Amino acid sequence: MTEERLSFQAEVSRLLDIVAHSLYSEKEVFLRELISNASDACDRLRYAALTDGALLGDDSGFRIRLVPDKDAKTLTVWDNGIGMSRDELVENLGTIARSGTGAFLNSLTGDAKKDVSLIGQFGVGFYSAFMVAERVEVFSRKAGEAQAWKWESDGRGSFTVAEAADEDAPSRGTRIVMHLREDAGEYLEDYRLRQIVKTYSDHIAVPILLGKADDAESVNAASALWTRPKSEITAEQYKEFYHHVGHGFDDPWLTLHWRAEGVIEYTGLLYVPKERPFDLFDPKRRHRVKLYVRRVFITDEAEGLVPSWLRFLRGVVDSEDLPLNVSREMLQNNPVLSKLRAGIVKRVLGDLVKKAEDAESAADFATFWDAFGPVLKEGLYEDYAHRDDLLKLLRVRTTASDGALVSLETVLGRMKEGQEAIYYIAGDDRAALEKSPQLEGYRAKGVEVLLLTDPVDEFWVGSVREYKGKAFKSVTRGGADLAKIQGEEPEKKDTPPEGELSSLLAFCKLTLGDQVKDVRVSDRLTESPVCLVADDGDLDMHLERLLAQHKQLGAGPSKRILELNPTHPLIKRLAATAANEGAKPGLEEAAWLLLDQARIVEGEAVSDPAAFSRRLATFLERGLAA
Ligand SMILES: Nc1ncnc2c1ncn2[C@@H]1O[C@H](COP(=O)(O)OP(=O)(O)OP(=O)(O)O)[C@@H](O)[C@H]1O
Repeated sequence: MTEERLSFQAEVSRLLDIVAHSLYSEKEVFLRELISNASDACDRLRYAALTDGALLGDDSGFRIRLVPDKDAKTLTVWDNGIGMSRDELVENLGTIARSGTGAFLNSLTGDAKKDVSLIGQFGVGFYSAFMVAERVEVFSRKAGEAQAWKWESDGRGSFTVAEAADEDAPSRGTRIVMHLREDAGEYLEDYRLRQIVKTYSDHIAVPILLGKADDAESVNAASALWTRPKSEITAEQYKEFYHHVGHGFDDPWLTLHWRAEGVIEYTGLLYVPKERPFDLFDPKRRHRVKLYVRRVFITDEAEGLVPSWLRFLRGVVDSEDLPLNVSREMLQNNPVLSKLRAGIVKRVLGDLVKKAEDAESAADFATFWDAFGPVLKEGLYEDYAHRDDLLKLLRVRTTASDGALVSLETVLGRMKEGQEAIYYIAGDDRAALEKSPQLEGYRAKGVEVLLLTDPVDEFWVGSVREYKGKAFKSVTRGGADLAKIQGEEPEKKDTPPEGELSSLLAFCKLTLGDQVKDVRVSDRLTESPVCLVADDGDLDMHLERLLAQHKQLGAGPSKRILELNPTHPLIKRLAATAANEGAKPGLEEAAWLLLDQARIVEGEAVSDPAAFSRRLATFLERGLAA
């Protein structure tokens, strides 16, 4: 087959453009990326060879070699791992398959400085070679295949693939030759390469050799980091391993390294990242923890090893009990795997609870919660067994917390006498929620209300139902129960006589007909004239909107209750009119306007915009004329 020229996927071209032109201050990380890929390639072959020993041939010792050539001004990174076929070269080195890429590219601003830091978080893997090289050649021979392939590119829009001459390609694995740029000469120096390997890749379990010689010494420690005693691992090494294993470029927020002995034996080295990974909300909700069996990498897709509500964890679990030849399929419903999972969850939750209960680190815990709280909340309704611990971790913003996150315990401690429920309001945006008319009465009485703005909130409150005997209750559903609560007493305002109010209620009910479930007097409003609430047995309004957005609402939307504020001057006037003059066209229009107004405040569409606009115009005109 002759040489073929192919274009990079548009996203790759964009990335390469930024990579090549950015003033990346730490260009040296390209080597970490390539070594990381090389070590993954060795891991993958080691796993494949468990079932097909022939793949290793007579070369079973894995290694990575760095070969600088000062004359040719090239640096070569070579591994005898799994290698890539032609199609894999095209696919892996021409596209970006990872989910979250779209989100990442959209978040690029075009401002080089900001983008570099974003790229730092995202990681560009193989493509980082173009930070130091003006041309890159990749020679690869897949384990078990005879034909080797050559991929080549200058990183400007396209690449070529062709069959490689036998003598150019490794007998197995991948050889990456970087033709270094003028200003990248430092990467030809042995001391510099040693220094970079020590800094970033010491934890790599495969030996990294410098130079071509067969007896070259390995530059790194070449033992799996998690097998070393904790006392011998520096904070830097833990951090670098996190970068390798988690593909994260932030620093870990929490590092957990433990060895379990007893019913099952395993080692865990897990990290909680500081920042949200780009694919955290990918619908597949997959975790990324790598499963090893006695130092052999098995998979990073062991379903059930980590619950999806802990999918932000990164790291390694190395089991002593699973059989080495365990296939990925055999892992499903494997009892050892369930025990591993139980052990992991217990350990991680235990440490998180400790962090949560340490008053001194409240601000630190809040940054964690802001990043991963929405994911942990999924556990509240998915995993009954861990609900109590998760509730200890739960942090919320409330009408009384001034933007800070507080625990349910704090909220409980601030409840008023006679308050039987923990009140909440759910919506998309905190600022908008704080202006909700339904909150007015609670605010006036000094009753704290949770402001829930994550889409998952409605689901966990709905399934957890109560905390220490106090039910969660939405302020936009059912009665307000404010009369029973001994709070700060708001000043009493006049209300119209009972008869006038009932006339208005009856009139509104008659006029609005089946557009509302009921019209009633409100005790939750103090400022606004009207609001909508859901009836006790119906879905809360925000939840219903959420379900409708996701086309999950079986039946049509339920009807609302329109509540009128008897202390509002407008309602008083309307009540007097209804009692004294009975039905008149102006009053009918007013009833419709009240309903539309309540819908607008709720963020909902008015049912008949043309009629709304006509009524409003009539009213304004009348108002001006008066
Ligand atoms: N030395 C190698 N041997 C075999 N396959 C490789 C090698 N280097 C890269 N690959 C393949 O190319 C793919 C893309 O590599 P790349 O470094 O761009 O991304 P990644 O490793 O998936 O993620 P990250 O950007 O976080 O490193 C890898 O997933 C792997 O399949």
